[in-house]
Amino acid sequence: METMRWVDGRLEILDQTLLPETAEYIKCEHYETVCDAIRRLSVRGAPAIGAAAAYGLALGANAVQAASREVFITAVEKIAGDLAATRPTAVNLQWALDRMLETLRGNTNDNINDLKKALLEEAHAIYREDLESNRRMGEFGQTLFPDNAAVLTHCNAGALATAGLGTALGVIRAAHKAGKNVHVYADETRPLLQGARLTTWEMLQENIPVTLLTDNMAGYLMAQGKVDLVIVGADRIAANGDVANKIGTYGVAVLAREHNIPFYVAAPMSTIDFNIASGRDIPIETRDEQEVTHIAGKRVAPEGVKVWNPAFDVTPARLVTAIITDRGVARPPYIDSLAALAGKE
Ligand SMILES: CSC[C@@H](O)[C@@H](O)C(=O)COP(=O)(O)O
Repeated sequence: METMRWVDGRLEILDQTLLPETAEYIKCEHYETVCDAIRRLSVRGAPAIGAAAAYGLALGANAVQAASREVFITAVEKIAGDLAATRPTAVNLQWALDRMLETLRGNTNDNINDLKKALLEEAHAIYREDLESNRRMGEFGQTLFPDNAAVLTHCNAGALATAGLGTALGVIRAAHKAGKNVHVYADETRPLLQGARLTTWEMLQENIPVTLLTDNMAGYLMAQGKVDLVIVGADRIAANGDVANKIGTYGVAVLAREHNIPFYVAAPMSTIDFNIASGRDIPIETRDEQEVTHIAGKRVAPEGVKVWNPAFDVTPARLVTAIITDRGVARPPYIDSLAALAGKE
């Protein structure tokens, strides 16, 4: 099932808020619908948000009526600003929009229709390349798995969060495909249950053995010796290797260190933000209180209670065993290994 698809001049987004019960596509005729879909997590996961924003920009650009190239570029820049403002943490969003704008500015053609076509081509390229990047991460990452691997993961870093196979789940898929005996433990991932709803769904569809647990059970599972390794995705990785990912990831990393379990992060190079020195500078999204006070639309906490709802946390680089990228596996010190993979030495 595709996370998103371009059909007859519009973008269709699989509404992940309805999964696993219902598989329904949102038909986006206007870029504002894409903004809304990103904000409400109909499309979510760092690489998928980037691709959706790229298509959103192409969609918005198609509707622009401009008398000159300059006026067109100014209008497209405004749309890019609106798309970028939808979610602050996943750097892939800004990365994809920057790439689209660079394509536009670098194209010297004065014909507006040709510029619109070039933007759509670039969005297709971003989507296609993500699938290829997942494949490469899978190849690199699966070599780190033992033949029998009980793997804990948090949130959903799967096909639904990307253009295809997934980052963390892409590595798990590759290990399974390579004939390794993989068993996945999926944290449910409160408050929005991406693990319970999406990760388990993806694994069941492919007959990869999976067991669901609530987030507060991970420590006891590890204490019983039932986890061989942890693998998660990332929304933004600072130049020093600090990793922002779904809230709760930091706790899992601390538990993994206590139990001497390797903690791996799988992410494409587009998730690494070399402009940010450490995790302290990563903007962390705070979301609506209702996500905590309610479960599946039903209130579970008393009216009027104060709520704290950060959507992500930061795992310090010292707790990360290795970062699996689409260019290879980075080991500490990440300030050097990540720069080397990016060719920045
Ligand atoms: C390949 S996805 C990596 C991350 O984006 C994922 O782990 C995550 O935290 C997603 O958060 P979400 O709020 O569901 O967009």
